[in-house]
Amino acid sequence: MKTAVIVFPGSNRDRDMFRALELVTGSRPQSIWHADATLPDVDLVVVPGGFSYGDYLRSGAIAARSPILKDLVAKAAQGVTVLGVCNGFQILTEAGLLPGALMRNAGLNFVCKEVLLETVTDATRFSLKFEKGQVWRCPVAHHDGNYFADADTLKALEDNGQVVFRYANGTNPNGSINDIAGIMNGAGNVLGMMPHPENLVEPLHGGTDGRLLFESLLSKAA
Ligand SMILES: NC(=O)CC[C@H](N)C(=O)O
Repeated sequence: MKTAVIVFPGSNRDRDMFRALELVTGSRPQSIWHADATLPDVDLVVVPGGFSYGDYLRSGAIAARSPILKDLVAKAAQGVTVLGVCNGFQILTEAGLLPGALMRNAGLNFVCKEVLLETVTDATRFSLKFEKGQVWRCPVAHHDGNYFADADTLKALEDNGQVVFRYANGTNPNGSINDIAGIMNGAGNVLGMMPHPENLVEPLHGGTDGRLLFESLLSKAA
């Protein structure tokens, strides 16, 4: 599986993502600078976590106007798989690739801890290696992770099976509506999530729960 990771000024989880992708796919991802005009021909494009542009204006708002986003929107429309994690999720919502918004955490604090996620559906390319309803550990680290969407958008997301990951067992760290931790677009090729699966992929991390997400994408691409 060929992969690429977009790097913005202020990205800081790009290297974690390179490591996770290389570990699971066996080949090195391409690093794409945000000012580039075009993405390479790959199976998966990842928008990683971090503090692009220092989170000025709104988290992800300035990065969503980067030159590379034009081609990301075009590639997403062609069906290329796109994964946005944390700041990446914020960038994808700001770019209009995913509905809703990530507001300031309900507790107004930065949260850095481990939560439990429920895989709501295994009928997606991002989750097919999980069992439906599987509860797994995943770290979070953000201050703007409070997912919100208006009532109609929320109903559509829930009815269409676009809510892929939910905070489980009362571990919602940020006040997200309906405990939403990760959603995908209607076509099913773009997913954004606040938790960091790339930070739980090898025993030295203290667990490997996050691998299933990358293994899902690998088996889909095979
Ligand atoms: N780890 C991250 O990607 C942080 C995301 C974002 N800058 C926030 O704090 O909300």
